[in-house]
Amino acid sequence: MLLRHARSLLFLPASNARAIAKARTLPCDMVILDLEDAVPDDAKEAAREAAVTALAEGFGDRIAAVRINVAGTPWHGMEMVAMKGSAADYVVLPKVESGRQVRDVYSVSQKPVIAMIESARGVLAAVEIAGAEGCAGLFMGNNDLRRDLGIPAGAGREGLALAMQSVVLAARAAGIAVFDGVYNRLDDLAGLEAECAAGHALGFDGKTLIHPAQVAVANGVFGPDAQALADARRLIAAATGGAERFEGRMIEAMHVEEARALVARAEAVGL
Ligand SMILES: CC(C)(COP(=O)(O)OP(=O)(O)OC[C@H]1O[C@@H](n2cnc3c(N)ncnc32)[C@H](O)[C@@H]1OP(=O)(O)O)[C@@H](O)C(=O)NCCC(=O)NCCSC(=O)C[C@H](O)C(=O)O
Ligand SMILES: [Mg+2]
Repeated sequence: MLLRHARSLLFLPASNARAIAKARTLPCDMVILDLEDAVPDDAKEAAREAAVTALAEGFGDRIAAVRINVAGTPWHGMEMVAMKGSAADYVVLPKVESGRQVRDVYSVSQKPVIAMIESARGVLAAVEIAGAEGCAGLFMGNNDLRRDLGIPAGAGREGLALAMQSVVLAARAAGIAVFDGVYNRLDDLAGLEAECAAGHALGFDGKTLIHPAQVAVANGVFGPDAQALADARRLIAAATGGAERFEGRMIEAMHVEEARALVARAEAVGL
């Protein structure tokens, strides 16, 4: 599956064997084995080894990635080296604030990098980061970003809107994928659905997640729904070229391309 087609991107601590086993049973499009904030310092090395083993054992047709620790931590170097020889499809790099950080990880790990934008500096450098050699996608890191911006815990996402739109713009200008941040309230699936819909409307390709119960919600919102898919197929079949009337609205070549992209996404996710 192309990264851009992923709807549900599930984080789990690489130190949690039960979560690794569970992830292999879930309909998520991507798994991200975390070595950073979800893993305590005294478990980092064992988690790195567990991640490499889990990657070798595979995650079926799900995309598999590892979030490593940042440069300057005791684990960063070893993790980059471990990724080079691993079966990871991507390395996720947290707290990125420059294109150089992406290039450094790409040159050692030899894996395409997904950069997390989690600070004011990261947002302001998003264009440079997205355009860096080896950068395959961007994730919002909204927990850290909220704190860095001084937005109180529990506030809505209004204060993050400009940052999120800037990150989507940077990703699109570079032609790479971009994914919304995690939703912390584990038992509030209605709230998650509303946040997925808001992220979809901003242009995000999918949502990063933290719990199995969240997967179906993200798949539902970011997977094309049956009506949109049927509409796209009718549009493709009806189009003859140039501007024309289709079911009461004007369509042109770009609408046909958009409909084809939607059908390709649906096929990629097995709809
Ligand atoms: C948040 C959790 C710690 C909650 O754990 P818990 O209450 O134990 O979960 P459940 O009892 O409801 O679990 C039910 C079963 O599901 C499995 N499980 C739980 N979470 C996951 C998961 N993420 N992936 C796969 N499987 C999972 C449990 O093992 C149970 O199964 P079983 O054992 O067979 O009964 C926990 O959900 C969790 O650790 N989530 C992920 C946390 C994480 O990875 N955090 C890092 C990413 S967040 C981020 O990136 C923030 C960003 O940096 C920012 O700044 O915004
Ligand atoms: Mg973070």
